[in-house]
Amino acid sequence: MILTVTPNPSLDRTYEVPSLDRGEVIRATGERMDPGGKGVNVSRAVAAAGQRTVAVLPLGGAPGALVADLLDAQGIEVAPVPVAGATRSNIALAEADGVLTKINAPGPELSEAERELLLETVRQQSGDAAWIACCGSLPRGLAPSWYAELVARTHAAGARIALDTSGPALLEALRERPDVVKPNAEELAGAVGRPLATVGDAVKAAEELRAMGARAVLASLGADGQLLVSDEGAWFGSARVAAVRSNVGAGDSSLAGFLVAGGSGPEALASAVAHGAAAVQLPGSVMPTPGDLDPAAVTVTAEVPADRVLKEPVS
Ligand SMILES: Nc1ncnc2c1ncn2[C@@H]1O[C@H](COP(=O)(O)OP(=O)(O)OP(=O)(O)O)[C@@H](O)[C@H]1O
Ligand SMILES: O=P(O)(O)OC[C@@]1(O)O[C@H](CO)[C@@H](O)[C@@H]1O
Repeated sequence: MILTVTPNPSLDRTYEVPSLDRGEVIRATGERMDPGGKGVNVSRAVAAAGQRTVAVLPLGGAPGALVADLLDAQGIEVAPVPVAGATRSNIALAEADGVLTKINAPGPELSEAERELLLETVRQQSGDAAWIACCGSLPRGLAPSWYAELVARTHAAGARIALDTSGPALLEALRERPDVVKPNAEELAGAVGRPLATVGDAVKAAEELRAMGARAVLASLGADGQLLVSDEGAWFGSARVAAVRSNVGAGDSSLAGFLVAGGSGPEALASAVAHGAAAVQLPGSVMPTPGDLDPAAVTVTAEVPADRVLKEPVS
């Protein structure tokens, strides 16, 4: 079973608009609603892959009830933590030319009791979890050390941890030795405090995160592909993609693909790449099912192309 923890889930609302004209009334040509937050998406992708998952998340107010209904409709098992504040709504504005602008709300402030209940719920649910995926930003009320505490507690109970977060929350958690961390290029650059221009720069940054405590780093590099750096070595993976429809949740789909394939080594990286490539070809944050995957389009190599200039460098 793969348990996910999303401290700051969201109701994801996507509006399709012809173009973003500031100061104008923009008439949307389409809209959709998805249950969101990074761990929630990982659970949706794990379930789509046919494996058991439970999603732990605080839920509050009318948006929280809607997130619960949407997850129920998708058959996702949820261990909800009721909170007084309303779950946030995050907005994505998808323009006709493919550019996507996202507005992520801060979310409710969790009280001390809610914070403890969240940790306790994770403890209760983690009994038969092979992996615990802890994902996304922290809501107000949770200190940057919250993931570090969660990793320490769950490691003590014997589960493996996958962590996808950024900034101080990521840096603080590294000291507790998460089994895998999944930064995107921007988060990786932010963690080491310097720009990334080439795949080699990303490898060096991933090695630095390992030196800070991460056992393995699965770095997603957007259109450039993905990198896995662990004790066993370094691999680079990429896939051919016909047309990108939406990259929202592509990283979450990748992490799910990595975990459902065992969570280590080149085969898990290939699964991560296949899941990321399939996710970007689906609308909104729709998660791929096995029928959407195209393993033949994926290449994984131990000969990491260190000199390759990133299509999406981080300055
Ligand atoms: N434009 C693209 N073309 C081809 N593949 C892509 C593209 N964007 C993303 N992918 C695939 O999806 C994976 C994850 O994307 P990305 O690095 O953007 O994740 P992310 O920023 O964590 O996403 P999110 O936070 O929305 O889940 C990439 O490593 C790649 O395999
Ligand atoms: O604000 P956070 O927690 O960093 O990210 C939240 C979010 O952007 O991540 C998911 C895509 O990865 C979306 O479902 C959700 O809206």
